[in-house]
Amino acid sequence: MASRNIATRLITRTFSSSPKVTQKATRPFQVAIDGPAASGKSTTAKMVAQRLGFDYIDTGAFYRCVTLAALSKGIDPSNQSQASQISNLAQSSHIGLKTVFSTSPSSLPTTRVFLDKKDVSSEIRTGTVSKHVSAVAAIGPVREAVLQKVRDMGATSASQEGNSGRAGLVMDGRDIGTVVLPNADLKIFLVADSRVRAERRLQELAKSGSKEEGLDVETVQKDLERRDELDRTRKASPLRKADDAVELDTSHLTIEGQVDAIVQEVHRRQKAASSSSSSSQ
Ligand SMILES: Nc1ncnc2c1ncn2[C@@H]1O[C@H](COP(=O)(O)OP(=O)(O)O)[C@@H](O)[C@H]1O
Ligand SMILES: Nc1ccn([C@@H]2O[C@H](COP(=O)(O)OP(=O)(O)O)[C@@H](O)[C@H]2O)c(=O)n1
Repeated sequence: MASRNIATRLITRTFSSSPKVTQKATRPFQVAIDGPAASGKSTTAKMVAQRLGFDYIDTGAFYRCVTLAALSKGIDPSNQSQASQISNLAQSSHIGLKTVFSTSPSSLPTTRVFLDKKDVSSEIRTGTVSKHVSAVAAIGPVREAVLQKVRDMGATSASQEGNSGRAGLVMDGRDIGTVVLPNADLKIFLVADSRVRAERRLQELAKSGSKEEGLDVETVQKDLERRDELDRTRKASPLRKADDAVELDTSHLTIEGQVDAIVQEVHRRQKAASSSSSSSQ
């Protein structure tokens, strides 16, 4: 098992806004994966990262941590007058991710999530957090605070002093291709039929031993659709497919199939970039 520990650190390295070709030559390959809830983003992103030896950042975990922090303090995220308290929490919370990759390419890597050094990996996946997370993620200053943390983590992972200078980075969320990594080398927009997504999420919850009452496929489907609607219609960086993203419908694909498709596309683009840079020398 290879372990890559990424913690949020204040590193001021930013990706420059100079032309794309220059950026590609000087920074690790970036893959942005966006899409609606339970479309397969994190599973696919982790496996792509494992296959390619890239780092992985789950940005949804940040919004889930802020939501958990607010709920633990008795703050009601649906009450708009509490938005500034939640924004303060987003700024002051320390969020860390630790992804453990397997040496077997078919095994699923695991990501542990830490909020103020406490392992909250299971707590952030409960129905209560899922119910409130989109309201929290719609608060502009919360997004600014999370964006800063995510960029710091991305810069740490890409820097020499950070995570061993990995060959690349895979990030998943809702605004990766549009806001977080607008110059990503490959942008994927994963979609799947909402019934299929609900069945998969329900199965996942059952496997994880979730004891939540009254969970059936209709309830889960409604919750996913409600969250997607909130994510698509909010003012601050709504969920949308970036103009240059490739859409991939996972409804009838296997996990291996969608991972293979993305890995092949990364290889194709890396090859194209290296032949264009050698022909320009
Ligand atoms: N092609 C697929 N076939 C079957 N199950 C899948 C497929 N893609 C993803 N899943 C499963 O669907 C569930 C939701 O996927 P996940 O990666 O958590 O989605 P997201 O990160 O978009 O919310 C997980 O249990 C995952 O293993
Ligand atoms: N980059 C991101 C990632 C997540 N989010 C928010 O965080 C919520 C939880 O994200 P997630 O990726 O953990 O959710 P699932 O798709 O796993 O259900 C989403 O419904 C969005 O409201 C966001 O706004 N921007």
